Amino acid sequence: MTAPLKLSDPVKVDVALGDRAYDIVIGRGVLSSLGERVAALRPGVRTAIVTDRTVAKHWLEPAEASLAAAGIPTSRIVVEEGEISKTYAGLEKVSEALIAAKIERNDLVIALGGGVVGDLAGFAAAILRRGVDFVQVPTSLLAQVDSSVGGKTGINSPQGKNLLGAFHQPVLVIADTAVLDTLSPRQFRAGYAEVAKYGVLGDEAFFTWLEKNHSDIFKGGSAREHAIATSCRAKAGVVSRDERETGERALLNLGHTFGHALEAATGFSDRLFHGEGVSIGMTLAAQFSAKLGMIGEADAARVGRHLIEAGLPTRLQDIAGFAQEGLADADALMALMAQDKKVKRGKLTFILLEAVGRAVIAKDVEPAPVRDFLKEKLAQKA
Ligand SMILES: NC(=O)c1ccc[n+]([C@@H]2O[C@H](COP(=O)([O-])OP(=O)(O)OC[C@H]3O[C@@H](n4cnc5c(N)ncnc54)[C@H](O)[C@@H]3O)[C@@H](O)[C@H]2O)c1
Ligand SMILES: O=C(O)C(=O)C[C@@H](O)[C@H](O)[C@H](O)COP(=O)(O)O
Ligand SMILES: [Zn+2]
Repeated sequence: MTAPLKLSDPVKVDVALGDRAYDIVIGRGVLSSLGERVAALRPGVRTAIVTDRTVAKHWLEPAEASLAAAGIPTSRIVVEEGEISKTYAGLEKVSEALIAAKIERNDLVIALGGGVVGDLAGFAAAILRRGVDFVQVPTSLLAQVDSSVGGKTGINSPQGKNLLGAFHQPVLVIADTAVLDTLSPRQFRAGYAEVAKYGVLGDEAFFTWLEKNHSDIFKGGSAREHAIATSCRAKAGVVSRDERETGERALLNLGHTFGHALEAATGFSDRLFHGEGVSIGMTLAAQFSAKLGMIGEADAARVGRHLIEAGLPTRLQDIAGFAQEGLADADALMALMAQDKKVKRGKLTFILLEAVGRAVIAKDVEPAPVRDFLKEKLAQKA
């Protein structure tokens, strides 16, 4: 872990992928440099910005102004906010609009928004005319620390999260930390779960720093930039070593086997945002690791304690509407987890913990102890 940045230093993190390498540019105000950076990267290019209604209200005009100042023609495609757009219908809308805008093979798609817009626009770019380049301009904390980096793009199926997609790396990521000032507190907290994930899975020193400094990240300032840059460096390192998740990259899925099943069980609705699912999933993964004797109870509890301190849900009972609408039973959750992309020959793979800061990939996990564990958790009092 490196020392916190000064407030005004934009920082560049390199995603070292050979001829598909790209920069992540992080800093307050860097959105205004979008046009000049795109012009330098792709002289003469035309662009289409894909965004959602809420982000458009706050940040579309500044993005368009920056492109216009650099002489770059652009058009806009605005989708509904939330997972409702990360669907077949959302993909059709964006793809048809890109075709109507005559975005050519050498043009650029710009994803301006959170993880939903990034995953959706990135996937549309991956399949449009068999592949058009795209730029990520992440506007949520989650997107700045995670979804804009690494090239996983896609949409959900009603049967599971991100079940259709492609690996398609962006050519540039512009993460303006000032745009997070308009993000709702609940969405900011949800994104924080993915920040904490990097500490839990591979960097105990970062986790300790988060325990002491997390409230400053929520306030803004240099701690926020430091947390985003540290997270991006961690992800860039993993992605550059294992772009297509044949090994190590699966560690980034910590908390997601449970989390994605919970998102599907709540219909990809506002009852549970992705980051909230990851927070509960990460806590469950720590507790399940303790149950298997892989990590001490105290270390497992440390993970959940920090997420609670950050205001995140950590229990199934914390999911909105749990008491009124309930949740799927253990068998239904097991069926949803069977759609996880880490499943091999029908066997579950989990990311489990040996210590805070040391996650491991556990293959061939027997279903019975997982089902029993879920039954136990579902039966807990609210
Ligand atoms: N591709 C990957 O590697 C990866 C990684 C993590 C998550 N994801 C995916 O990302 C999605 C979650 O991303 P998310 O949490 O950003 O959700 P999101 O894109 O739905 O954004 C969250 C909400 O915040 C609003 N918003 C975004 N930026 C804003 C801003 N600056 N000001 C005001 N409002 C703003 C959006 O309109 C939306 O309502 C999930 O679908 C998840 O599966 C993908
Ligand atoms: O980049 C990755 O790899 C991740 O696993 C990051 C996750 O935070 C992210 O939610 C990702 O979309 C999940 O991937 P999936 O392959 O399980 O859909
Ligand atoms: Zn995630």
